[in-house]
Amino acid sequence: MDGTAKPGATPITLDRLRKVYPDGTVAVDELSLDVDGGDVTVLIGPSGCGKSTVLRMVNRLIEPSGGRVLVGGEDVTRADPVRLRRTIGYVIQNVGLFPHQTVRTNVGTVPRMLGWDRRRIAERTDELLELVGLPPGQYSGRYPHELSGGQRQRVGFARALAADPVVLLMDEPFSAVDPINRGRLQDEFLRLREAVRKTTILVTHDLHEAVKLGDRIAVLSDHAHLEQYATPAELLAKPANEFAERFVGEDRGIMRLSVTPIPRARLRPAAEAGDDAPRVPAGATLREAFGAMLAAGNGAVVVTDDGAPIGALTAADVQVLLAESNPAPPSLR
Ligand SMILES: Nc1ncnc2c1ncn2[C@@H]1O[C@H](COP(=O)(O)OP(=O)(O)OP(=O)(O)O)[C@@H](O)[C@H]1O
Repeated sequence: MDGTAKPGATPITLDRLRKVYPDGTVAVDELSLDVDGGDVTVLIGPSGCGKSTVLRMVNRLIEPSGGRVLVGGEDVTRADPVRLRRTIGYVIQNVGLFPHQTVRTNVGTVPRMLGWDRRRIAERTDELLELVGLPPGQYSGRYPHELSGGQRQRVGFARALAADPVVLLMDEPFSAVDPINRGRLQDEFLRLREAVRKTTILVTHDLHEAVKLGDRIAVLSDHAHLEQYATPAELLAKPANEFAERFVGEDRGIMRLSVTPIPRARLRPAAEAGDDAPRVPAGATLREAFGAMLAAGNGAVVVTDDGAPIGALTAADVQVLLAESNPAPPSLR
């Protein structure tokens, strides 16, 4: 979440990107956006504002009417579209797995097109199924209809990663899954990101998902007009304008808890928390601290570093910390 480019990772630049459909609909009107190598940028905005159109211009499933898309500095409109799509992983809602092919065959689709030998494909497929939490011994011979929705989504993710693409595009990847499994898949996505750091553009209409998964969030209004491009913490603390403010909505205060780390400098002496207080590690967020208080029915937590207490935080402290960095407009006070 530091917004700096990761060595070796591929940046994406959208430069005055534009799409006018043949019927005259201006879906995207000159969108410019930089995604640092290795980062996840989330596109969020109301239905029909052009999110999917933007995403599909990056891998040229849709041809731009104007502007440029640079992937690693290379203009994709000059690249061979078939080769391009092999270097860009694409994950969509409901996955689009081939129903009459096994999990193994589905995951190996792009490596087969690239002419990898059978053994390399088999090894790669096993490795990826393991990575997405579907042990190949149990799952690789199954057909899509023999899997749950969440499992199918994981297969789709494994398939997108199979040929080690330079970037990943994800269009509402978790929205067809029930809320509990969606949370699990999001957690897994975060875990996978540590293992395979790909520059990613993810489309969602779910602000919680954007805040949880994004290094940066692009808030779009109609015609993919960029209202704000900021880290989740910045967006929640300082919506740039009325549109962004309305979009992040009233529970932004609660969401901000999850992006605000416990400030060490503001801890009270550990003894103030009392003997029964739950413990949270120093790297935790205010939300985790507050959650621990609620779960334990205690008004304070002891904050630890390597297991040793370094201070305490009370529920009132959490409230003060949020209010300090969140000058709410008069209407919301
Ligand atoms: N093939 C097409 N021809 C004409 N207009 C289109 C076409 N595809 C999409 N549009 C229009 O372009 C605009 C942007 O559509 P797009 O699917 O990119 O929006 P979106 O933000 O992804 O929407 P949602 O969140 O509902 O999926 C909409 O007004 C849509 O009706």
